[in-house]
Amino acid sequence: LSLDTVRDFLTREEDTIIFSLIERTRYPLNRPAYDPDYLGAGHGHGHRLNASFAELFVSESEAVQSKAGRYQSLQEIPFFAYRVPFTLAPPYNFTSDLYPAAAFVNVNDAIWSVYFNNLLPLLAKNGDDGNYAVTVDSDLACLQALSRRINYGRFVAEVKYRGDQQTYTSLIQSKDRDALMKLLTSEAQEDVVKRRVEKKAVVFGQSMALGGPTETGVNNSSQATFKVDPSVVYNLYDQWVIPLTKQVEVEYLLHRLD
Ligand SMILES: O=C(O)C(=O)C[C@]1(C(=O)O)C=C[C@@H](O)C=C1
Repeated sequence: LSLDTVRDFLTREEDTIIFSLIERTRYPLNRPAYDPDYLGAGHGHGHRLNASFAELFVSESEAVQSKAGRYQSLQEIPFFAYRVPFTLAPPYNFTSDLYPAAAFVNVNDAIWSVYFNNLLPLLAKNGDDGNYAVTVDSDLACLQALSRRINYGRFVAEVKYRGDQQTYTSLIQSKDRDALMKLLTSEAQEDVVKRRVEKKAVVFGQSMALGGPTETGVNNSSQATFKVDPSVVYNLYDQWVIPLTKQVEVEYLLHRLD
């Protein structure tokens, strides 16, 4: 584990996030899928009363994946906590680079709220075509990609801690959040990440025409329309993805000596 390898992981995860956002834009907003009243009171056996279709779909999907061992890997953290044991396959002996007492740190509740309240309205056009299952399935793909990226801050923090153990240890002991935040921040790196994801949204989300203006058929004109607005992706990283990743890093570090 090194700063280069964890940054490579974050870079690859950008592709997954952007492709999942592009997939979600295929469907209209489909508001009833998120409205707790749509299913009627008391629906959802074993779930919280008045859950939305999206909540039920995600928690049922995660239960299946939990059974299949998805959450045996520390890179994956479910949005709902279950008692569904891993039973579908023999266990794999995962090694972990995380400090066990800090590995639990995650901001999935914040990711859930940002995704549905802030991001989805920018992504999906108003409308209702009734395709709630595929719509919410594509929400789940977005949520999982965002969660993996943001909660990977634990691995980034571990690398940074090991790289400068003395300085981090004294800041952790004095519980100095602000100083930890400052120490782990690289504004130059954040700028690279934001400009790169915006560019990926341009490249991945444009229509391809054979015989277009360039040999690859990529449409470079300023008239080009994109499946997901590149500025939305830039702002997603600027306002939520990077700040939440840093929040994970700080929380992880605060538990690094437990
Ligand atoms: O690459 C790092 O050093 C990270 O900590 C990750 C990250 C990010 O979220 O992309 C977060 C904080 C830094 O300021 C720069 C980038």
